[in-house]
Amino acid sequence: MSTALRIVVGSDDAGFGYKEILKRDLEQNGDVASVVDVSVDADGHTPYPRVAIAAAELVAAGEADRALLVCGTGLGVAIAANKVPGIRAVTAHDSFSVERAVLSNDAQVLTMGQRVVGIELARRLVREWLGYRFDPTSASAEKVAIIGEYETTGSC
Ligand SMILES: O=C(CO)[C@H](O)COP(=O)(O)O
Repeated sequence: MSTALRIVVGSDDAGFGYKEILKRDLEQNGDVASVVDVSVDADGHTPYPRVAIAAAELVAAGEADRALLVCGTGLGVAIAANKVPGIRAVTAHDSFSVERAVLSNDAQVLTMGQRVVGIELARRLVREWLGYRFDPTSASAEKVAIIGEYETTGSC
């Protein structure tokens, strides 16, 4: 059995409904150790980059293992989270991409769009996502390391 994950969730107002449902699922999932919510409330209009960066900073600081972010498309929160050093955030709305996001890319942040994917598929994808762990001894690890090298040195 793999270690339970500390998850941070976040959304803007466009992703609020899905975030609430997915958060509830996470809180009931045995693969999850804790859930922290950095979202605005349903009527709050905090711009999505602020929520995404707050979540990504918790992951980068080692206070959470992964983040799940929801906005209208999943795209803006991914772009914003990727500005935080050390973060690899991806938008994924299909099973294979969710698997490879972890196993190939060691992405710590998964993002989804409430205006793009159905809620039952989103719930299933999050369940699947929780079951994957990156293997640091895999061939993919060397490729992921190149991203970090570029980020820290400016070349690779
Ligand atoms: O989807 C979003 C950003 O990618 C966000 O929820 C809505 O952004 P907007 O189209 O700029 O309002």
